[in-house]
This record gives sequence, structure tokens and C-alpha cells, in this order.
Amino acid sequence: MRSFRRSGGGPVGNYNDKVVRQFAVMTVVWGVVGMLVGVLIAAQLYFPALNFNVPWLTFGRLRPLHTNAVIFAFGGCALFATSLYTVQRTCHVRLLSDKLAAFVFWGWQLIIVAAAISLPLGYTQGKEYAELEWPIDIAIAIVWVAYAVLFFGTIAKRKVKHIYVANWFYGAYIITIALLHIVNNLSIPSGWMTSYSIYSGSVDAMVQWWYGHNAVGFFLTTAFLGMMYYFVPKQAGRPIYSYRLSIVHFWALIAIYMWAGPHHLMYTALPDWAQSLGMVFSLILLAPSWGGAINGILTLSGVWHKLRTDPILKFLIVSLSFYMMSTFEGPMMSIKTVNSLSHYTDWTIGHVHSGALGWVAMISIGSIYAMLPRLLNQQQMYSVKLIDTHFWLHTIGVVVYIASMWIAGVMQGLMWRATDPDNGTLVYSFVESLNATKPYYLFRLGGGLIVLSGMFVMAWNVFKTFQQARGAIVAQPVLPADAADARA
Ligand code: HEM
Ligand code: HEM
Ligand SMILES: [Cu+2]
Repeated sequence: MRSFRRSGGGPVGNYNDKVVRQFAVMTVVWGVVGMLVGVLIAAQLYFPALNFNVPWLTFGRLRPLHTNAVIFAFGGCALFATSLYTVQRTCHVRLLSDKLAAFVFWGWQLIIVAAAISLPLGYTQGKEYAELEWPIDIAIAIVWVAYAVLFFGTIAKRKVKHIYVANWFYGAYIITIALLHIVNNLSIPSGWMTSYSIYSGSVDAMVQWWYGHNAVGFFLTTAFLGMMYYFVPKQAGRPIYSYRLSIVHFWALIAIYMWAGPHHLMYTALPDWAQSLGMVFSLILLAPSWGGAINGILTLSGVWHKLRTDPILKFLIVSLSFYMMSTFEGPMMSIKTVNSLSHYTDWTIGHVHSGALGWVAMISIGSIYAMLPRLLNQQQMYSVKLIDTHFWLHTIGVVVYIASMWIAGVMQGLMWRATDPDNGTLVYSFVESLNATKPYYLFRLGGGLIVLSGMFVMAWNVFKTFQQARGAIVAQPVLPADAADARA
């Protein structure tokens, strides 16, 4: 598979793997940092004294630091790394421009650092997942446009007619994130790090959750499906189960995702028809979500036995089962009567992390393990056994995390709505529900610690692989685009 065949005209230069390696390393670094902050805020919910009475260590400031770090730094770097790897391999060309690639890398790291400083200092627009203030938002828009030029410019100069489906998913994500980011962040500056949104009231809420939901839909889902469409077939050594299904999956998913945002605003001042629309589209969303996941899983038809021996494949396939779980749960939570129980509770947090830690983190980790040896001219990672150890630590940690949040969430919802049958008064005070929740926060902290320990195992394995590859890294020649490679 990795042989450098020179038929069909010989090699045309090398791939730009430097930027891919840089983003791959930073994926691991930000993964450790972001999850460390996650563990810290999980600990604070159990031991509030852990904020040490320092304003910038308080839960309210570290929570957005956690979400920004894991989504945009960890997840973002994984997406930059894999998309820039995939687009070169499937288009059989080097990236459009090395300078632009370096600009995207350093620009994104700078933005992450700006976020890591400004969020603990308390600068925020108060919009979830869009907390960063306007100067940083402008920087994000600039780097994002550079990324779009780099990605689509590379596609434009491709050596094959066909555009492999993974690139469709990455492409849709790049376009929609630009749109979402710019529209949701339109604001009037009132100082260097302060501003007012141009929207107000329920319009502001709707724009925010159109953004928030589609950040999940396109950043945390569509883009990672691009990863799935390249790395699952590659690691399984099989073509994608159904190419036709992948096209149907693509159009259905992006057409439906856009309309489901109102499920974040059930029973609010948002017009009732909009809430119902969000619910209906969320229910329909189950079909393309599962269709895509099944397309990935069935790619293993005939090679199921590889799951026994290949821990990378385990990461990829188990991530898809978490994806199916969270995309079943999401539509259920969008049903108004179910949402009236789940909203405001830790059930939502459980749902989030079955998607984020189960799906997003596992597919990223698996893809990085699959890609890194190829970037370093190695047969495999330093230790395949440690990948397996990581797999079990991560899986067990995630299950402990989400199971404790599900139990806590349903319990909270039931306690809050329990009324005395005789006089209609509430049975429990809010504090009673908090006391009942505490043990589950300890379990969640335990699960988080197990996941984090897995990330340290990964960091060690990556470090050793780099050490082992010292001097062996050579630029890989662009493979010629013949019919067999066109679908690689
Ligand atoms: C060691 C792993 C992790 C731990 C211990 C952890 C812990 C936490 C905690 C304690 C919260 C706040 C919950 C609350 O306010 O009640 C949270 C929120 C969140 N985390 Fe994590 N997290 C981890 C990994 C991740 C990863 C990898 C992602 C994404 C890829 C992620 C995405 C989020 C999001 C989106 C929220 C906000 C949820 C909401 O507002 O509903 N987390 N996390
Ligand atoms: C068919 C797919 C999905 C549907 C219909 C869906 C639906 C929902 C619903 C109804 C909520 C709760 C809203 C509330 O009560 O506040 C929610 C929250 C959330 N979901 Fe999903 N979900 C889906 C898939 C996913 C996936 C795959 C992920 C992660 C990769 C994810 C991440 C989140 C996050 C981060 C939140 C919390 C938003 C907040 O901060 O309040 N969802 N989702
Ligand atoms: Cu949503």
C-alpha cells in the first residue's frame, strides 16, 4: 500500500507533510491541555475550593476555556492535520502553497493562545462556543479564509477528475464554519475587548443556536465524517462500503442539519412553530446520521477479524458506535416532552460527551495513530500495545463519564418536577437535588481522570515514535494518479 509506484509519468514533487506533522503534534498537546482543564472543572464541581479564590481559576472562566480548547484547539488541529493530509493524498498533488500552510498553522496556534489568555481573564461575548471577543474573531476569519484557499486551491489543481467523498465533507465544513462564524459574531465594538451583538432578544438567541447547533453539526460531525471516509477504509484495507450511500449521506446530512438548531431553545420565547420545526428536523436527522455511520462500520465487511488485532481500527469503529448512540439520543432529546425533562440537567452533559469524547475524540485519536507513522516514514507507532492500552483507558473512562451523567441527569429532572399529590408543592428543594448529584460528580471526575491518563499514554507513544524516527523522516513523493490510486 505504501509503495511508491512511479508508473504513469513518475513522481511530481513531494507532499507537504510538515504542516500535517505540526498539526498532528499540536492535536496531542491541546488534547492533553483541554482535557486537563476538563478534569479540573469536573473536580471543582465536587471540591469547589479548587478555584483557590483566584478569579481566573473560577469555574465560570475555565469552563469556556475547556470547551474552546477541546473543540477548536484539539478537534481543530486534528481536522487541519487530517484534511490537509487527505486532500493531498486523494488529489495527488502537493498543497497549493507552503507559505499559506505555515500561515494557517501559526495563525491558528496564535488564536488558541489568545483564547487561553483572554478567557481566564474574563473577556467573553457570552455566547456559548463563540465566547472570543471581536479582535480574535477577526483573526479567526482571516486564518479560516486562508485555510479555505489552501484546501480548495489544492482541490483545484488536483490530478484526478474525481473528488473523493472525504473532501466533500471537509469542504462543506470549511464553507459552513466561515458562514456561521461571521454571521453569529457580527457585533459593534465598544472597546478593545468588549462589544455588543447586533442582534437582540429571541433573534439573538436563534442566531446563537443556529450557530451552536451547526458548530456541532459541521465542526464536530461533518468534518469528522470526512476523517471517517478516509481513515476507516484506509485502516481496514477495504473500499468504503457504499460509495452511492456516501453521496446520499452527504446531501441529506447537510440539508437537514441546518434546520435543527431550535432544539436548543425549547419552551423559550422562540415562536412555537420554530421549536416544532427544530424538533421535526432533529428527528429526521437520525436517518442520515445512522446511514453514514453504518456506511463506515460495514466497510469492515469481510475483515471483522482485524478488530481483534488492530487497536487503531478499534478506536475508529468504537467511535462510530458512540456516534450512533449520540445521534439516537439527540433526536430523542429534541422531542419537546423529553426535553422538558432533560434540559438544564446533566443528561445534556452526558449527551455532549458521548458525542465529544466518544465520537470526536476517538475518531481523532485513531486517525492520528493511523497517520503519524506514515508521516514519519515508520512502519507503525513506537508501541502498538500502548495504543491498545489507550483504547481501553479511553473507552472505560468515557463509559464511566457518560453513565454517571445520564443517571444524575434523569434523577435531577425527576426531582425538579416531583410535586406533592395532595397540595401540588415541590417535593424537593434545589439543594436536595444538588446533594443527590454529588456522588455522580465524583464518578465523572474518575472517568475524566481515566481518559486523561490515556492521553498521557498517547503523548508518550507519540514522543517515542518521533524519537525512533529521528533522521528517517523523508519527504514522501506525490503518487501518480492512476485509476487504482484515484480512490485511495
Ligand atoms: C477528560 C475529559 C473531559 C472531562 C473530564 C470533561 C469535563 C467537562 C465538564 C466538567 C464540563 C462542564 C459540565 C457542567 O457545566 O456541568 C464539560 C463541558 C463540556 N465539554 Fe468536556 N470534558 C472532557 C472532554 C471533552 C472533550 C474531548 C470535548 C470535545 C471534543 C468536550 C466538550 C465539552 C463541551 C462542548 C462542554 C459544554 C457542554 C454544555 O454546555 O452542554 N469535553 N466538560
Ligand atoms: C442527530 C444528531 C443530534 C441531535 C438531534 C442532537 C440534539 C441535541 C439536543 C436536543 C440537545 C439538548 C438541547 C438542550 O436541551 O439544551 C443537544 C445538546 C448538545 N449536543 Fe447534540 N444532538 C445530536 C448529535 C450530537 C453530536 C454528534 C454531538 C457531538 C459531537 C452533539 C453535541 C451537543 C452539544 C455540545 C450540546 C450542548 C449544547 C449546549 O451547550 O447547550 N450532539 N443536542
Ligand atoms: Cu443541536
